[in-house]
Amino acid sequence: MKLLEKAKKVIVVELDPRMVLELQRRVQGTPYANNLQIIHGDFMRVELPYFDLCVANIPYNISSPLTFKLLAHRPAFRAAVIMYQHEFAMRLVAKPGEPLYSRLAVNTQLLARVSHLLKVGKNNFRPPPKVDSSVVRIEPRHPPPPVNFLEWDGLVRLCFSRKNKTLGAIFKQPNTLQALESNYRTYQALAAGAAGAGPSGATASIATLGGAGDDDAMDADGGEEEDGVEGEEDAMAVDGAAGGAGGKAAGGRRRGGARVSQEFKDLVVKVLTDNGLDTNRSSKMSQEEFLALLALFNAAGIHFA
Ligand SMILES: C[S@+](CC[C@H](N)C(=O)[O-])C[C@H]1O[C@@H](n2cnc3c(N)ncnc32)[C@H](O)[C@@H]1O
Repeated sequence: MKLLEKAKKVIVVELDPRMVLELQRRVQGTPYANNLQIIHGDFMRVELPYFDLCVANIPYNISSPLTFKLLAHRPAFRAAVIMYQHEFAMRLVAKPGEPLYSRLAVNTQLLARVSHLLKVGKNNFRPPPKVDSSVVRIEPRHPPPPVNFLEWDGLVRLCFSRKNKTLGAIFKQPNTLQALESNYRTYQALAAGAAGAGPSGATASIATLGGAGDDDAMDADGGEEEDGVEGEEDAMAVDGAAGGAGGKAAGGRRRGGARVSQEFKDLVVKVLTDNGLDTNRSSKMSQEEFLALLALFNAAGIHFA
């Protein structure tokens, strides 16, 4: 009601028909009835209308895809104030070098400024849930960074598959080199066929970044985080295939014993060492450093999607 008093128009997305009815009952006959639009459906499936502010106490089991759906929405909203499970919130706002810094943090902070506003202990609710909550403010960056999100996500997934290893070590792994060389050859072949063309699907949606990955799985009801570090086989798409579906091949299972050329190994090492990046660790790299790393690799013809 407070929101309805202040805002010209409030749009609600709600899945539960009982909640929809209750909401309708509460505004019926009030001056606010005309200010409220209720979209009855699954947030992840509905088409969102224009909005400039978002305020939400969300179902925690869709925290990551919901956040990236919001961040992919155009035109971009001004700000969102969202309550998350406390642990998830702390991972969203973690900075390079902090223990909770992860793919989730770097992807979110690529697209938005995020700040932790307040912790809401479980005892503020009746009955108390199992988990504490936190309210986070999200402000999308204007303009959004000029980056191919498929490429970006391929690189970041790979780097965070072993976030405490050096880049030198990550990029020495045979499976990684095989997948990268395959992409490299595909790009070369395509470039030979049509100057400047990359594989199709090179422009990815931001929503790609919300896909389940090595570090953004959370228990719906707030149990322990799954700390599963996924194998590097899910790290990138190969052969120019768009999206994560192609990623399995990077593990080499389908590829068997394909060899990596010395020339390609040398090229990868050169990109890292010439730029003093081989000793960097993902756990301490900012999103600016990941952007620079991606630009250096791409300039050398090395692609992650
Ligand atoms: C205000 S409650 C908060 C729940 C709490 N944060 C948790 O995760 O247990 C979340 C509301 O979102 C609704 N909801 C759940 N899943 C939804 C979805 N996919 N799309 C839209 N609304 C949904 C629920 O019916 C409920 O009214």
